[in-house]
Amino acid sequence: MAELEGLEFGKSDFVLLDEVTMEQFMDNLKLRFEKGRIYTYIGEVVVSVNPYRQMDIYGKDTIDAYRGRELYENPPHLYAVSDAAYKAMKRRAKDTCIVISGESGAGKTEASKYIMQYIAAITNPNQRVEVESVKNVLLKSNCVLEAFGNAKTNRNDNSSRFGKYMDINFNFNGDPTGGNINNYLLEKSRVVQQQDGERNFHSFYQLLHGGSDEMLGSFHLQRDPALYTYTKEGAATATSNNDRSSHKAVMSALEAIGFSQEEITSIYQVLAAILLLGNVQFESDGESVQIVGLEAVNHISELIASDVDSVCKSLLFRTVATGGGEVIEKGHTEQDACFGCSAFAKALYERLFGWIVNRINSVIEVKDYNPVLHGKNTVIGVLDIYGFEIFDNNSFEQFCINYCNEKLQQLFIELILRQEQGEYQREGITWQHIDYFNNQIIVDLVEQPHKGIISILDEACLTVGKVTDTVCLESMDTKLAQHPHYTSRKLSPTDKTMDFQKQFRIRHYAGDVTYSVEGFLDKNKDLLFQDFKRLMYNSANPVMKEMWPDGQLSITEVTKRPLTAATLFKNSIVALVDKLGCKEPYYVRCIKPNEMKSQVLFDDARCQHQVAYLGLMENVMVRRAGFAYRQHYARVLQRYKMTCEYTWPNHLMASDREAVEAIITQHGFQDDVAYGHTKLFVRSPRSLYTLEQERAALIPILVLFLQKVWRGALARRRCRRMRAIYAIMGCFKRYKVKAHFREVERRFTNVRTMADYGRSVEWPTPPAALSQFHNNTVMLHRRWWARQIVKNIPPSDMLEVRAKVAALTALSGERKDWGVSRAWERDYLANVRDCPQTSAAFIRVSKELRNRDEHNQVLFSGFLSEGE
Ligand SMILES: Nc1ncnc2c1ncn2[C@@H]1O[C@H](COP(=O)(O)OP(=O)(O)OP(=O)(O)O)[C@@H](O)[C@H]1O
Repeated sequence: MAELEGLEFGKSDFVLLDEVTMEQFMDNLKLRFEKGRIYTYIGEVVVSVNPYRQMDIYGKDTIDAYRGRELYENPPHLYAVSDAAYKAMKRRAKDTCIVISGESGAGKTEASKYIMQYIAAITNPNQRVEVESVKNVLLKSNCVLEAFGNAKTNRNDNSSRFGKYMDINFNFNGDPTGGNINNYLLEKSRVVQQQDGERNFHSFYQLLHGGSDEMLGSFHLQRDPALYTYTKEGAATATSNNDRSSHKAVMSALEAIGFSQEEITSIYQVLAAILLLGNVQFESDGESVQIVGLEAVNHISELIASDVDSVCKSLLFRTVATGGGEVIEKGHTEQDACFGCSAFAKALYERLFGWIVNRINSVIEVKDYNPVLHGKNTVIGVLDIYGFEIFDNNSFEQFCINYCNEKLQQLFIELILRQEQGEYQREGITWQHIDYFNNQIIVDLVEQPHKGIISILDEACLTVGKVTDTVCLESMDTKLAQHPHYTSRKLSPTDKTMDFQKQFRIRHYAGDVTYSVEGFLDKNKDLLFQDFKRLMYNSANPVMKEMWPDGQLSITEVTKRPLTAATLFKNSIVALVDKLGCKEPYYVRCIKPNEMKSQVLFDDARCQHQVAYLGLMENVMVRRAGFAYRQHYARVLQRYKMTCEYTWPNHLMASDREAVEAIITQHGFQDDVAYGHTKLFVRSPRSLYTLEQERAALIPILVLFLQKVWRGALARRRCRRMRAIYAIMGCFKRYKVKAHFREVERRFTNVRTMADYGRSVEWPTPPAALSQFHNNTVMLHRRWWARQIVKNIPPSDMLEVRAKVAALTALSGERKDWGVSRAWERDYLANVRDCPQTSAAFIRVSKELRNRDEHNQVLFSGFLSEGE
């Protein structure tokens, strides 16, 4: 928390910039980064710059400071948006989502972890076991998913190689009841091939470095990653210490989540099988293909609980159905065998990852939720997904990732505008439409049926015969020649930055990306011979069998072509966008300050590029073009009351809105604001800034003043309190109620006005004092005290007291509050009626009360008729 305290630097909200220019934006971002203020708002959007160092801003004291607070009350922080999302979900029963975006290494995963931690910390203060277990699994799942889905890349040592969307379900109390994780496009090509300097997924190195000798022995593995084709690239950069400790953490997380020992062993057996598959080699004698040495295959068959023959057969042959329905086995060429083997390794890993996610989901899914009993089930979604990727060599994966970002960017603009528009409508404010770049045209370029790039790719994949990547590119060139966001060397012959017949370029929202078409078709087809699926389905290991349900189909039953990778991805992203679209969104936009992972370097050009493609300038403009600031009247008043030269006693203020109008008029901002039904809307940030400046200037004076006033008030309160307690005690003494000073103090610490209580127990005489007595109902709200007093009051006083109680009961009309039953009430009246000392004045009051309502009529009529 220490790092958040003290002065703010620059503008904590970009909306407050004097002018929205890239220069001012960057200056502010840089200044704040340099001063350790890594978070800045654009309205309710958090812009976060990766500090590349541990900061003291995530501790328990910070969580406490942000819990239940409004955005503007504290310096910008992830916790503030998390709290806003949580509050909206809890108070308004609205599903919300927090979308975290930014490029690789910008800090998305760290942000998502802090958000999860915050939500876990602020929920369930009563520590219910089932809620704790859901939170525990959600937090532990991070560690497991990181091990299996993250890898060291050249940009980030712990890069998530999949998109993650996590839904956390809450009951009406705001306690987490379960959750669900969706994973998107795991970069499975990494299993078999990594770029120079990069590693395979962490899980492989963790197993090799951290697995016990016994475990590795039973899996027929050596400890050195350099011995395996799939891990040798990263072997040199492996950090064995980290891997060892991470392996331990993952094992215990798996156990804590609820994976059985058999399941954990199976997971690592699959990993071992993949490593060994990488070492399988093929040779051809011109006629047929053989496996070189059978040792690895023997071990693989043992690990996947299958027989050696079946494994060899799947690696060397594929079953095909002829036109006549006959099934034959066709031998692979050496190239096909290598292709099949790596496709199998990739698929094994992908299925394993998917199975782990499903297994976690099965533990945290919301069980036995009855909406009638438990109220509405609400959700907070957290999306941590890859940002735009623009590399030197962009392939199919980058194409999918960038398409995903186009979709999310569209949603961002649409939702932010929609939200604004919705608010203006609700508040009765006239809204002026703002033009913004609508990237639907790029989304269509990719996903439009029959015309889009995905359709063209799919068509090429379906075509019988040898359609190459180049043929596919030609087809795109023909069909998309007129599209303003598509080009290639053939379409722009003068552009020497693209290779002829190899590359095409899309003018994305975030910038131009040149894709190399090589490998597009294979990656899109994502072909895996059915033989591998059957092999795994027939495994004697039930866990592995469960990962391959589609293996039960025989070759003749597989009639439908599986959907292509791009289409599957498109469908999942469309579903994701639909899911996000119906939630109230909160955004975290992450920025990577430099490529060196330095905590001090702010690379202006890199940052500016990110600011541009994340659409942050547009975001500020949209926010400012309408009204830069909006807030409920009560809150505006609370914050800026001190800047107004008039002071009103509270009871003279007709409404918060009128008071706010007075403040605005005094400052001369009346032309710069609009008054909604419940909120004040300020158009220019300058007005807001002026108010803020004035407030900031007044605060030191106010602090001194308040200190003085506060000390005086405290002393007076203490004095009143003491007097009240002594008054109560005096009264008790009179009525022989035994009470100790501390006991009285303890019992009445929550009584708002002790002095009132003190006065009330002086029992002023009716009827003049009745109204005052009525106001001082504190004591009698407590049945116990009422009874105690009544029990101990001497008979002579008793009747008077009872009469008052009865009259007051009727007067208040809130019998329940008095904590006495109707029978008790009647009893009082009977006592009063029979009492010769009942005063005439009291009878007069009772008569008045009788005429008030039906209840009083019944209550008083009998008693009065006899008393009169
Ligand atoms: N708030 C933070 N405080 C301290 N260090 C951070 C913070 N955010 C990020 N980092 C550092 O930056 C590294 C990269 O962050 P992170 O893995 O979250 O990036 P990412 O955007 O998720 O990247 P990718 O898309 O590759 O997964 C982290 O391993 C951590 O060292």
